[in-house]
Amino acid sequence: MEGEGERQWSSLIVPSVLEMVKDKNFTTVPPRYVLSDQDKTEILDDSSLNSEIPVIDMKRLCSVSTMDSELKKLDFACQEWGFFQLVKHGIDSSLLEKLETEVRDFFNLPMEEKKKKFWQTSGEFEGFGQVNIVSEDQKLDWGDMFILTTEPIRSRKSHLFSKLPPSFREAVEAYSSEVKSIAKILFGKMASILEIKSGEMEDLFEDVWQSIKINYYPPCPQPDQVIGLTPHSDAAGLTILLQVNQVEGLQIKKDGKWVVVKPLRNALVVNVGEILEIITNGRYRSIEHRTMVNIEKERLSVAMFHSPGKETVIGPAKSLVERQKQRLFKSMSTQDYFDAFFAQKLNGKSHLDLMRM
Ligand SMILES: O=C(O)CCC(=O)C(=O)O
Ligand SMILES: [Fe+2]
Repeated sequence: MEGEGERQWSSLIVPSVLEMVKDKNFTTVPPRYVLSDQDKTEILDDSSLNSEIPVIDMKRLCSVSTMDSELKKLDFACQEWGFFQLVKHGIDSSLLEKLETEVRDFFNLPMEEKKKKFWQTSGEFEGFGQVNIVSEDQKLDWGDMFILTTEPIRSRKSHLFSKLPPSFREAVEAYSSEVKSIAKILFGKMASILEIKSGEMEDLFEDVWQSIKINYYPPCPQPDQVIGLTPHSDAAGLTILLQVNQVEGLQIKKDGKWVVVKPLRNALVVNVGEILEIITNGRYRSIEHRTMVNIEKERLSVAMFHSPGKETVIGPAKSLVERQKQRLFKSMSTQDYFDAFFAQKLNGKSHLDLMRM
């Protein structure tokens, strides 16, 4: 039976920002979205570093088996940046265009229909809404999101999946399947660089849990008062993100400074999540990131998270620990890790501390 025995991660139900800004007279951001003065002082970004965010060519990465420069670049990116842009990944630009149209149309469905078919209900994690909202006085982010588990197929919520507009569903299924293959290749390359036994990495991600999170950040009349997405690091193994409509907004923290990840046409932004940091015993790092919003443009992004199956036990790869002679993280199931992650509000990288020895 669907969802049997599965714990749910509930979040408090919040209003739709997209709905709020549809009101033509909307000019002032409600207090619940206004950042504290302390958070506002953190707003400054540094543009000098953005051209240095590594760009990896997937075609080159796949055409070599030895420690070629592209593999070295991948290793450097995962160690020093925790982020890179992936080009020549093989996903057809027509699919990316279709995804953009479908996502926009889906978010612009009449509110009544969204509420009836897809809005989170109390105690539910998937659907339209927010995550990590744990108290009524918590500040809210300037955006709406839609979350769906795509893999394993047995874990799909059929009450959501079956109601998706067919063309949206088609685009999501085609895109998620392509992205899953890319993630698999990247996990394999990382294992080979770090000399983690390939079977070990494969076993961890054999029952891969993939979910999609679509972020829609409407324009904001007072963009310097709010944040699109609170600083956090992803709990997942690997996140593959598409900056759907090429609007700037994603920033990552590098050496204490916020650096913009400039959208590159058709590139995928890949980042190491906390679970991969754990598996690689700290060699690869999950990096804090956030999103800013815009006064005139909406911004859309599609994040796809890839983690071990919920029952899989995560911990540093044995072959790495043996060589490094030091184990930095404990082991626990993916499910337990996410239970703890979603029980708190987003707060930088603090959550990973749970797993430290
Ligand atoms: O919207 C973005 O560019 C980033 C989204 C993100 O970090 C997330 O959904 O975890
Ligand atoms: Fe993220």
